[in-house]
Amino acid sequence: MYTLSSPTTLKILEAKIVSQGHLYCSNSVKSVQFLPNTDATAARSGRRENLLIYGGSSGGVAAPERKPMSVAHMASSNVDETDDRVSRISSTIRVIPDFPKPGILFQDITTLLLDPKAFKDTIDLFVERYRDKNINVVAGIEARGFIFGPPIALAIGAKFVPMRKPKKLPGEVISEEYSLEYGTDTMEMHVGAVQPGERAVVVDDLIATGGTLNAAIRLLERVGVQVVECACVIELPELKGRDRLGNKPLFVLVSST
Ligand SMILES: O=P(O)(O)OC[C@H]1O[C@H](OP(=O)(O)OP(=O)(O)O)[C@H](O)[C@@H]1O
Ligand SMILES: Nc1ncnc2[nH]cnc12
Repeated sequence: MYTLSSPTTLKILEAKIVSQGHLYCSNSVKSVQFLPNTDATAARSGRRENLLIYGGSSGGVAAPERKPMSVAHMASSNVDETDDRVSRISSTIRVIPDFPKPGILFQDITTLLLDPKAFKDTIDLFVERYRDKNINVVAGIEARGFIFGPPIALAIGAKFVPMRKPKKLPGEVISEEYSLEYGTDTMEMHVGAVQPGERAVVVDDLIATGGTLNAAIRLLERVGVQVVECACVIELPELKGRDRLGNKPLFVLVSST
């Protein structure tokens, strides 16, 4: 269903500034042809600087020179764009400039969680996709994958396996290091949590550079698990995280361009 290479029709949301520096997307959604950023959209977004992303807990900043992102552009992808649930989910995601560092445009899913319908719709969309796929394992990535992963696992009858930051899991672990723009981080999983031959979906809130999901895939595959797909609420497609997933499919609900 995902057609990133031809993002023709995108859902454009009106964004409004509700307090200095904080931007909420409203529920007003228009289906329009995608246009590159214009002065008008830039002005509406209130943004001045290029979008940067931050590189996880080690605090690195991944920032190729990029055209500005308009916060008014939240594109649905992967899922049926006519599904009203997607536009509602998209509209609840708050975008905060300059967090946690100057230049970073933070996609904040905590505002999605404040809307029970949007939160439920998010879980339902993943459950609808995975319930008949014989999935044994939902692997959730710390920290925000711990919000979305467990309800999906319960609904499809799979076990939930936490993929954690270093020195958090009490039992014996296996680890995978992964690179950030500046520095590295490590992901850990309990030995014995999964068995060879099991089928897994890896869940996180967002894919940026793809380094985090790549590490999760490596961890699971090392112990013989088949990673069927990765699933995220949000993709930042300009960062080409998909390219780091090899041939693994990625299912996303909202693409932020
Ligand atoms: O695709 P990538 O470039 O690897 O980035 C995506 C990761 O970054 C964020 O987590 P973060 O590392 O900030 O940890 P947190 O959820 O604990 O804040 C996000 O929740 C993803 O896990
Ligand atoms: N821009 C961003 N917003 C939220 N989480 C992120 N993780 C990496 N980049 C991010």
